[in-house]
Amino acid sequence: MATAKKSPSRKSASGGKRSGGTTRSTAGKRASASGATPIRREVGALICFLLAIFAALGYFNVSALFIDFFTGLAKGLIGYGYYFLPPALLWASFVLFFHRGRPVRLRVWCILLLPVLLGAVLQMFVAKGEYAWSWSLIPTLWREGGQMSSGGVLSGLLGLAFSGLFSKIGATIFFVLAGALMVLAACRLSFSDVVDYFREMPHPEYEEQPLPERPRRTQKPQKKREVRRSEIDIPVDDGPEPEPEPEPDREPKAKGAAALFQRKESSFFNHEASVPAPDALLRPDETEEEETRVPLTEEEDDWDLPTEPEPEEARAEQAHREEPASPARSEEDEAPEEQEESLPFDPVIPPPAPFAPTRPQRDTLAGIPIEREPAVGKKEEKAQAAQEVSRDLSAGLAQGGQDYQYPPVDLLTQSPGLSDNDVAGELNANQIRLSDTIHSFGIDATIVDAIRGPSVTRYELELAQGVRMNKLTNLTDDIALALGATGVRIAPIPDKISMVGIEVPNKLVAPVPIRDVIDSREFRESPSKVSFAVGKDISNRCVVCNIAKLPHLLIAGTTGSGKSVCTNSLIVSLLYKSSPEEVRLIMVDPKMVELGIYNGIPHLLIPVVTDPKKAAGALQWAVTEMMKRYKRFSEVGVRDLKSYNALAKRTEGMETMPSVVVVIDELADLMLVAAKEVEESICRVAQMGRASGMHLIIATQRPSADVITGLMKANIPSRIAFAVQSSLDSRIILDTTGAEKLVGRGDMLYFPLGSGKPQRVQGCMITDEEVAAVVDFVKKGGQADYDEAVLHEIEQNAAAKDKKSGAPAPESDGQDEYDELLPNAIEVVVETGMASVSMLQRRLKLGYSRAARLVDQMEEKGVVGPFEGSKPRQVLITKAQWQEMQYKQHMPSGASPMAAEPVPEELDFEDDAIAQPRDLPPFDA
Ligand SMILES: Nc1ncnc2c1ncn2[C@@H]1O[C@H](COP(=O)(O)OP(=O)(O)OP(=O)(O)O)[C@@H](O)[C@H]1O
Repeated sequence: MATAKKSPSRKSASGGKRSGGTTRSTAGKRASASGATPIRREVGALICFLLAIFAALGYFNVSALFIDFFTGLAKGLIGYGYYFLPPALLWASFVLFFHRGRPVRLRVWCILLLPVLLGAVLQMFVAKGEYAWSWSLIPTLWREGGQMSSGGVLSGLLGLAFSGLFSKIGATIFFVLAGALMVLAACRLSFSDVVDYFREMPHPEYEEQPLPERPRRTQKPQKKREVRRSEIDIPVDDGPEPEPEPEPDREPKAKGAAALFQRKESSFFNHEASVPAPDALLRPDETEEEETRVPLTEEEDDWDLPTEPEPEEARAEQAHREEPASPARSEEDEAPEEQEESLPFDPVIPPPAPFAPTRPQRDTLAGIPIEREPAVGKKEEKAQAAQEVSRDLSAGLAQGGQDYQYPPVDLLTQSPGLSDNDVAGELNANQIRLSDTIHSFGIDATIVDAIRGPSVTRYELELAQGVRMNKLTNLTDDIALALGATGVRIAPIPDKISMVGIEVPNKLVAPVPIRDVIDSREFRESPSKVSFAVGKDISNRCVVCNIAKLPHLLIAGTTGSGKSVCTNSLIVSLLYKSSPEEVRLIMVDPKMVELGIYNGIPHLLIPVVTDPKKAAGALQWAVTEMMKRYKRFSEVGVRDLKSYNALAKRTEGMETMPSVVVVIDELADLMLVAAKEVEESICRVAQMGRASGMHLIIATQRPSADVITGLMKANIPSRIAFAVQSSLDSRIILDTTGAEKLVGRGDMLYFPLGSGKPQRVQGCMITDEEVAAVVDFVKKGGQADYDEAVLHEIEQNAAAKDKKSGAPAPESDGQDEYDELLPNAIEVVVETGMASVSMLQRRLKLGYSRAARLVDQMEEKGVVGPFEGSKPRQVLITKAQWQEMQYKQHMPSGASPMAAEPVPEELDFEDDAIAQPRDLPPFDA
C-alpha cells in the first residue's frame, strides 16, 4: 500500500533550509530520532501499556497514590478526553512494540493527540459552564476537568479557542478532519489508500456465483463417472480476477486499521477460497469468450433458485473453517500451529469444491489432499438442450483433476525469517548515514520511508522544491561509499510525487522460500492454470506470473546465479496449480542432472529428454502438435485454446486440450548439436504457440549472441535475467543493462511481456529436498502415462536426422544459407563498432543488396541489433566474443570454450541469511 507519511513537522523542519550545516544537524537529529533504538521503543511501549492500565483502573475509581496522581493529571489536562486515553495508550503501545524498524514517532504522537482532540470537541458540545477569557479560566478548566465536566486545560482551551475563532461548526469540521488525518497517519495510510481499498472491494456479483454449482453436485448422481472418466478436463481456467492485496510486509503500518482490514480481507478471502461457482470456474478471462457462456448463464438462472440456502450454509461453514489461515499468514510472529490449519493447499481446492462441498473441506482440515469425486450423470433424454449443456459442463469440470492429488503446501519448508533487531539495526544505521550524506552535499531532502525487500532496501526520499533529481543521481557513488554498499540504484518512485527511491543492497539477504509465494493470496487466487511463483519484489510483494500471458520465457544468467532453482520453482508451481489434464510438460535436460527428478510425474508427456538430438525431435513434435491444434481450431471455428476448451466443455464428444509447457534447461547444449533445427522449431513454436497453448521456457547460462540468436530473441518476449558478467550479456538478454549489477543467488531482473522495464525480484528458493517431496507426492497420486505417439514421433525424428546427416558436423546444415562474406562483415562491424549497409558497401566493396543481406544475417545471428530508423544499428557482441564464436565453431561439439564464470562463493548463506559480497564492482548510475 502506498504510504503518505509526509510529516508536516518534518517538512517544515527541512523546508527551506539550504545551508548545509543547519540542514545537516536537523537531519541528523531527525534521523536519529526516527532511528530510536528498538530497546527505547520497547520501554516506551511498556510505559504506554502500564499507563493505559492505570488510566483504565481510574474508570472504576480504583484509588492508589500513583493512579490518583496520574488520572488527576490526565483529567485536569484533557477532561472528557480522559475517556479515550486508555485505548489511545494501548494503541501507542502496540505501535511501539511492533514497529519493525520503521519510524514511529509521528504515529505515536498522532495517536496520543486523539484524546486531546476528542476532549476539545466534547468541550464545545457537552460542557455547560460559562467561560470568559481571563487568567482564572485555566484553574476553572483544571478543576472542572478533574470533575469530568469540561475538556480540562488543554482540550478545553483548544475547544474554546477554535469555537471562538471559527464557530462551533467550523471548529468541529476542523477537529474531525484533523482527527481523521491523525488516524490515517497512525495507521500509515493515506486517503488514496482508503479510496483504493474500497474501489477494489470484491464485486458483489461474485457472491452470487457459487450458488448454481451446488445443485449439480447434489442433483447429479454418479452415473456419468464411467462414461467420462477418461476424458480430459480443463476445469478451472479462470476465476474472478484476483484482488490486489494490502502488502503483507506493510501490515504493521496499518495496525490500527488492521482489525477492519483483516476482517474484510478474510471474509473476502474466505469467500474466494470457498466453493467457486461453476460459471466462475468456467469463465474464460478474456472477453472474447463471453459469448460462449451466454446460453449457460441463462440456464443457470433457473438452477439458482432452489439451491440458494445450501451454498450459503456451506460457505459460512467453510469461511469458519478457513478463518485461522488468514491471521496465521498476516502475523508473521504467530505460532506455527495456527498456520498448520491452512496448510493443505487451498488454492487448488476450488475446482472440486463445487461438486463435493462437504467432504473435500473435511479432508482439507485433516490435512489430507482432496480427492475429487467425479460428478457424472449419463446424458439421457433431457428435454432442455441448455440443461444438457449445463450438465456436461458440470461433468467435465468435476472430472478435471479428479485423479490428481494436489500436493499440500506443508511439503515445502517455512521461512525462518530474519530477526527484527538485525533488520532494524541495519535500517536505522543506513537511514542516519544516508541522511547525513545527502545533507552534507547540500541536498534538501527528507527520508520519509524505508521499505525492506528480501535483497534490497528502498529508502524513499522526498525532495524539497527546486532540488533537481540529477543532483542526487550524481551522488550514486558517494552514497554507496557512505553506506559501504557495493552500489546503489537511484530512481524516481512511480506513482509518488517528488519521491525518489534509493535502493541499497541488504547486508543480510533473506531468501524467499517458495512456500511464502505458493501459500500467498496472489498465487492462490491466480486464475491461470499455468501460474508461476516468481519471487518477491523490492517491497516484499509476491510476484506471480501467468505463463499464458508471457507466453514464452527466456531465463539466462551465469552459472550459479539461480536458473535451475528458478526452473524448479516454475515446474513445482505448475504441479501445485494444475492437474495433468490441464497442463502437460515436456522437459529437455541436456545436462542430464537437473530435471531427471521429475521423471514419472503424471504431467510429463514423455520422459525427460536428455539426448539433444531427441530434444530437437521433441521441439519438432511441439511444432506438429501446434499445427494440428490450429487445424482443429479452424475446423470448429475457434481462435485459441481457451475458446476451444470452452466449446469442448459444452459439446458432447469433444475433448478439451491441455496447455503444453516445454522446459529446456540448457539451450546452449542443444544449439551445439542442432542449432538450425532447434532455432527453427523454437521460433515456430514461439511465433504461434500462444493461441494453441504451447509455451516455451528456455534457460541458458550462455547468454551469447550465438546461443540466443536475434531471431529467438524477437520471438521470446519475456525474459528473466540473473546475474551476468557484463552489461553486454545483460543487453543480449534484456536489451538493456542492469543484470550485471545483480548479486546472484536468485536476484533477478524480471521482464515479462508488456512491462515497461525490468523489475527487480528475489526469486523463490526451493531446495532439492522440497522438489523431491513434491514429486514423490505427485507420483504417489498418479503415475506418468507417457504418450506413445509423441515418443514414437520423436524417435523417428531423431533417426531421420541421423540418417540425413550421416554424422556430419552438427551445425553444418545451418551455415550454408549464410553469405560466405558474413564472417568478414562481422569482423568489420565488430572492429568499427558500427553496423550500416553503406559502411559494409564501402569496406567490402559490395553492392547494396548484398550488403543489406549481410546486415540482415548479422541481425539474425544476434550480432547487431534491429533497425532503429535514422540511428545506426547497435553492435551486440565484442571482439572477444566474436573470436570466441569463431573458436567454438572449430571445436568438437559439446565443448564449451567459454563457460560463464560462476557467481562468487562469498554469497554463501549464513544460516538464514546470505552475506552480501562486498567486493563486486560498483553499479553504474
Ligand atoms: N532464489 C534463491 N534464493 C537463494 N539462493 C539461491 C536462489 N537461487 C539459487 N540460489 C543459490 O544458488 C545456488 C546455485 O543455483 P542454481 O543451481 O539454480 O544456479 P544455476 O544458475 O542453475 O547454475 P548452473 O547453470 O551451473 O546450473 C543454489 O544452490 C542456491 O544455493
